[in-house]
Amino acid sequence: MGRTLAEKVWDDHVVRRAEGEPDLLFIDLHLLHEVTSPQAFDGLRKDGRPVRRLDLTIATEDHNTPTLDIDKPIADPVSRVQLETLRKNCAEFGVRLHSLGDVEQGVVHVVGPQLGLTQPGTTVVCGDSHTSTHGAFGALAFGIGTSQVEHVLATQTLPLARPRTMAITVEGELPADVTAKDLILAVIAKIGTGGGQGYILEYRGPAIEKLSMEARMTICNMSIEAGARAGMIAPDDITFDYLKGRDHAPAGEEWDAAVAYWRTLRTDDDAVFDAEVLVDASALAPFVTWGTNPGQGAPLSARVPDPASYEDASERNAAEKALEYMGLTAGQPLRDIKVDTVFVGSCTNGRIEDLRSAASLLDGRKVADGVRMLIVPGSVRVALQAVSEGLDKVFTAAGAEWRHAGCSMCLGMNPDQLAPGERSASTSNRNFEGRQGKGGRTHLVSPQVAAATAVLGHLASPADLSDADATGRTPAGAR
Ligand SMILES: CC(C)[C@H](C(=O)O)[C@@H](O)C(=O)O
Ligand code: SF4
Repeated sequence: MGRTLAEKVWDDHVVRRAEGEPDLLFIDLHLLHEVTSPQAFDGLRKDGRPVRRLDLTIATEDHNTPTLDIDKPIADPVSRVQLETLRKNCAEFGVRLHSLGDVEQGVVHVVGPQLGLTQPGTTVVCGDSHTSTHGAFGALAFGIGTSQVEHVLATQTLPLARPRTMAITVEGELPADVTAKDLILAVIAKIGTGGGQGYILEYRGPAIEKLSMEARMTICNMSIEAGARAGMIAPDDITFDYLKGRDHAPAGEEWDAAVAYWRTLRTDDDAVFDAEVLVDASALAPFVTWGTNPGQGAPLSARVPDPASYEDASERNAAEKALEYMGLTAGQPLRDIKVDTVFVGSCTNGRIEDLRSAASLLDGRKVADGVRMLIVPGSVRVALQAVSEGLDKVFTAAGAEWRHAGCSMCLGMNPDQLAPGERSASTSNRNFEGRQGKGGRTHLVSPQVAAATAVLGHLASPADLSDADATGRTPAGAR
């Protein structure tokens, strides 16, 4: 019987298999950051073990790093200790680290791919749930816990139970203004935040094949928000073009051999998935979340749902609780929701294409009065590229703040936070209670919706912006 992409990569990494036990997998790339590595290094130190494969281990600073005044000492004591600990551990064990101020620093899931470290058919792990991002290259990429981080540091292997496989086949073509972010938000709304539990998702079909690598990363990144173990997309010429010439990509004859292998990494025609979901791309529209989990979303043209309309009692309760926390009323048009803050960034949407699309909408326009807009590149390389294209000028001319690379407002572990009761449109991946700061309210959106929302002051799509231009209406309070 044929095998799926996930099964092929899995089989190629089994070091030991025994009846009734998890498979022991070889790990090709181990990414580290400051939050989930300290106890793992402590464990090594206690047992007197070295890092087994320094050549396959790389660390970056992202969660606790500030995005302003990066040359000044870090004010928050918790963040400072966290970063100092990573620096000390990497120096002691000899791990390559890209610290704040380094040209390769950035969000771990942006850094790996841009260095060409993330490659098709590899196993990638990191003590971070959004490691699923790397699956966009046809890698088997898992988020792991701190004790597993220690296991990988010590052995370069990991015992794992083989997940089931789910195909998410996306037929048709995405309409204009509908992005990978809208697609994945719609998929999560459809299958639910537990819908992918126990599965590796494989996104496939004509709409996926057309997507750029950056869009594919946006999709795989959010697999975890559907509860999945990982998300994958079969590598193709778009993948190979993205990788060619990158720092750690194979070169010369090795490149040719690698591509020949990578081309075999496709689900066989006769392979059977444990579950299958079909999505029609052409029926999708810009999508936003109204609730406090990434599955509580709807097309922007819809209204805030009435909790009473849910048959399932737990969904009804969750919706009631979400509306209360979010300060929303059932039946209110989503477009009428006004925001205080707009955040463009994160490992979901902080890459150059995301910045370009936000900039193209902000060019010649102004961020609405009373709205704060933060543009945070996912990495220093993304920032440099944006500057070389003049995007930073477009952002600041529009009244947005151009910040230094990092996780920033994606989560409240650094100074970029929402105040209690503040509401954001955010290109990140989680809208949990307090995610962007205690009492903060988050609406997950695409970079395009983020830009249109910043200009109009309420949740809006690029089409709303053109309508506003055509009718000469300036948004209430716009400068
Ligand atoms: C801090 C880290 C462990 C966490 C994760 O695992 O994803 C963070 O990156 C997040 O996005 O919530
Ligand atoms: S950008 Fe957000 S989701 Fe990504 S690693 Fe940082 S905190 Fe996690």
